Amino acid sequence: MRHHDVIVIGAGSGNLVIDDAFSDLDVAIVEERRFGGTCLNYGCIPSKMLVYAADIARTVRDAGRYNVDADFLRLRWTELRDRVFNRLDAEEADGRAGREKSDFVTVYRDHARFLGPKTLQIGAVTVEADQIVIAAGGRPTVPPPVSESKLPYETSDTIMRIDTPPRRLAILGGGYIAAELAEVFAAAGSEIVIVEQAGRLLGPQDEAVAAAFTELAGERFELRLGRELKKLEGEPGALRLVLDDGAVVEADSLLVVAGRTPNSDRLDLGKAGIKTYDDGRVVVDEYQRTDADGIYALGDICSPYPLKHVANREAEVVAHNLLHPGDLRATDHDVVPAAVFTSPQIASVGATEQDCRDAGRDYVAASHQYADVAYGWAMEDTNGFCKVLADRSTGRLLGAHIMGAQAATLIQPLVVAMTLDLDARTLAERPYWIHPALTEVISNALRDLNQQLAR
Ligand SMILES: Cc1cc2nc3c(=O)[nH]c(=O)nc-3n(C[C@H](O)[C@H](O)[C@H](O)COP(=O)(O)OP(=O)(O)OC[C@H]3O[C@@H](n4cnc5c(N)ncnc54)[C@H](O)[C@@H]3O)c2cc1C
Ligand SMILES: NC(=O)c1ccc[n+]([C@@H]2O[C@H](COP(=O)([O-])OP(=O)(O)OC[C@H]3O[C@@H](n4cnc5c(N)ncnc54)[C@H](O)[C@@H]3O)[C@@H](O)[C@H]2O)c1
Repeated sequence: MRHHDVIVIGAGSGNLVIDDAFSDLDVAIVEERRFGGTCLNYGCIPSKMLVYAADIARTVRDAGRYNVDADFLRLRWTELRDRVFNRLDAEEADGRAGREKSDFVTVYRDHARFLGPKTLQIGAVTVEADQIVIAAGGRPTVPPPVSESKLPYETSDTIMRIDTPPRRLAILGGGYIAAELAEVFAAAGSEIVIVEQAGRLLGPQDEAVAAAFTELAGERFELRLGRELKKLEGEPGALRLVLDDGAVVEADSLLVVAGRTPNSDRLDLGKAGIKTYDDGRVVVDEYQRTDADGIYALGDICSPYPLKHVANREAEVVAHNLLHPGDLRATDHDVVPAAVFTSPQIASVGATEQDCRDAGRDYVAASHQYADVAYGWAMEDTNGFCKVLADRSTGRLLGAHIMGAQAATLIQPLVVAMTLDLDARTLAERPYWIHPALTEVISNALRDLNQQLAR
């Protein structure tokens, strides 16, 4: 039986574990689909490249607002898609070739599953390793009314590569992926209808953000909120979504974005004594160790935060721990930001106002509008805002939430402050904030917050 020192299952963030520090070891990486995993091939990167083009289309459409004459003709979908995926497919091929050429890494291009604590079946071969990293990610969740219908549907794995945007696209689920891809396909000319079981889109966001975003989305998309899909019927190209109130939504295509399922159920983890939570995530401790000796996990298969920057951080921690078993490093999940690349963008870090209220915290909250800072005037912004939350007695920042242009970038000073434990007053008063940059919306929100803290 072939023996390796380390085997990594999954070449998404798992691929980042291996670098030259492992060159004295015999390392293997197993990937059944594409190198780069979800982010490069079906996730963050293609969706952002497509959203960027959708934003340009929107800017042209809205140009009149800035006294600029411009006619929006159309978004050339096929060319856009090919530009995006020609680049990403080349990145994937380069990444894989780089590993295949390596003299200390063996690449297996097949499905891995456990046969025992340190033994894997990879396609037709059986291998063993001293240390194993499970970085097998997740896949789109497909609710039973869709899977049982036997009718065709799209997921985030497939829709970004389609040949023609549908005339009318039904989207099941109103979370991150729905919000971003609705933007893309609306710009490509599709009519969008979103079916979401909760009462608003992006439900886990701060309540003010979710409410404002839902209202804006409702002006552009048809929303069926608080509704579940009971049955999917019709025929390919003419689907009928029967909802729990009896209403029928007709669409030529259905995009299922109702969350993701960890791939733990496809690994025979029980044979290695590795436990999972009820939601399928692998149980790990703060060092990313599973219950089984020498077996680590990272990324979407185990993380409470299914985000690429978190998976990458966990990969760094695992790489260190594989090489330094006597000096383990813990993963810090204390201050994890996230952004939704919609129009307007959304970004958040820390507690929401509903979290603070539900936890019975003594907190203060302040919001500042883009429309009330000079750069917001330049942008003629009418709906952007930044909301900050702090502990009333210490002034410690508890959370920050931004909806508006460049939110994903604007949030970063707040992330840094929270990570380094700077209080709201220090952050507002010590650094200079460039005038009249959009960051003034942050400094002003902090000043509003400090006025409340002073009361
Ligand atoms: C549409 C979309 C947009 C997203 N946008 C963002 C974003 O903007 N920002 C952000 O932070 N996050 C985003 N995410 C989330 C992000 O993509 C994931 O958090 C991240 O890619 C997880 O990395 P991972 O390595 O854990 O898993 P993955 O990247 O999924 O890698 C797992 C790999 O393991 C392989 N594999 C699985 N099982 C086996 C097996 N048994 N044998 C062999 N190989 C196996 C898979 O083929 C896969 O390549 C997005 C996700 C989606 C779907
Ligand atoms: N910009 C980013 O960082 C980014 C972008 C896309 C995805 N992601 C990651 O990928 C993960 C998965 O994204 P997602 O959009 O699939 O999940 P999500 O958890 O964000 O949203 C899923 C939505 O589907 C709804 N839903 C579930 N089952 C349903 C049903 N049967 N009928 C109607 N609605 C239903 C849920 O209420 C929820 O609102 C996210 O949690 C996020 O971590 C991140």
